[in-house]
Amino acid sequence: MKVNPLISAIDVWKIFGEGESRVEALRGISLEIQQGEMVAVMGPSGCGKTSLLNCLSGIDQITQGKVLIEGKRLHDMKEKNRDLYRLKKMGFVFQSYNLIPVLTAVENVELPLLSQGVKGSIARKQAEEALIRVGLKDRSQHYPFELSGGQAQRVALARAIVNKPRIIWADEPTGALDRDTSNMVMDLFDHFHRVDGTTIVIVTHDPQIAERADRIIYMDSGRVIQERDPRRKQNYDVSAKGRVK
Ligand SMILES: Nc1ncnc2c1ncn2[C@@H]1O[C@H](COP(=O)(O)OP(=O)(O)OP(=O)(O)O)[C@@H](O)[C@H]1O
Repeated sequence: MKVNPLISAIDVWKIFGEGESRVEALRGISLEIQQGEMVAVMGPSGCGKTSLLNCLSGIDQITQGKVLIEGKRLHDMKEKNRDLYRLKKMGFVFQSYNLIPVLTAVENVELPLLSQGVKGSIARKQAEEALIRVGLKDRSQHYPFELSGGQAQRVALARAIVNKPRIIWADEPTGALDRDTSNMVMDLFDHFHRVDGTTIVIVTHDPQIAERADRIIYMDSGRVIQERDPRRKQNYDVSAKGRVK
């Protein structure tokens, strides 16, 4: 029996601006990501990696095409329902951590739960458990400015997993970290992928980070141009229409 992909993009276009300022950031992307896969997205600066992540995750509207997550058309949902769906099913990690400076680590981590209406005491307990999972129990009362870059990114990871998401979207999560700290953060992604079965999509410039994924998607000029399984050292063909075989 064919298993439906967790994430499907069908001829997705994202166009910013009009006239002289028109930019075709995504030009007919079609791809599928299966439940439990870890996928890296690579490509030159400006090729559309962040746009792809934002369009697949529903952060941004798309100009044309279809995105299905668990078979649901994400961009057809009412904005409030889409926000709630994201809060419940997705976690996000960004290069600049995006922690709220006036909140402690544990307060940052519990925020996605409080935003979806989880009771305060339960949210706090789950946030503390998430901080234990990233090895930061002793930093729960610290503010972001009191954390190293690696610690701040681990708090962001705790925030991304606190809702037990099906998908984690990560945009250059190691972009601001040194090699050792990057590897430590990637070990955590690996752990959530293997132990929890979480689907992970990582945008990265770093070939060493991408090599840790199950599949690398290469983009150029708003299109997917190639795919590779880093363990098999094998390339996949991409048809003229951009659909990955
Ligand atoms: N809000 C926006 N308004 C107008 N153009 C945009 C906007 N966001 C992105 N773009 C343009 O869309 C194209 C793709 O940008 P995107 O950020 O997706 O690329 P990227 O591959 O993630 O780049 P980088 O690796 O430098 O972060 C670029 O030409 C960019 O200038």
